[in-house]
Amino acid sequence: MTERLSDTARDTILAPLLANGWKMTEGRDAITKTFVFEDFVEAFSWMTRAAFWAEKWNHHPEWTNVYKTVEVVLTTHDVDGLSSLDAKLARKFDAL
Ligand SMILES: C[C@H](O)[C@H](O)[C@H]1CNC2=NC(N)=NC(=O)C2=N1
Repeated sequence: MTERLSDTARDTILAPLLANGWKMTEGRDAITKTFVFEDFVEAFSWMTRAAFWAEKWNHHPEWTNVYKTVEVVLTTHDVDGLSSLDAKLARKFDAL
């Protein structure tokens, strides 16, 4: 069963993400990052790769795409907050 990240877990698990462009989302227990690509096709190609990982891990982003920019919000709806799944998907998104 997925659980919300504990305070101590947050320090260790979120720190590297926050150092790599992720930010805490205003008003939500979530993390947000804006990815900017060369053009729309690059952005959408990345979203397609990201979508396959989200589906494989059954953990899905909240995201918006405008032209070459993709804004991603990660949170775990089942626990109404951040879980290790969000950190895992964020690390994967950063590596794509
Ligand atoms: C039924 C399905 O397994 C659940 O709704 C999964 C799907 N993807 C999910 N994605 C996210 N971000 N949070 C969830 O709690 C979640 N739950």
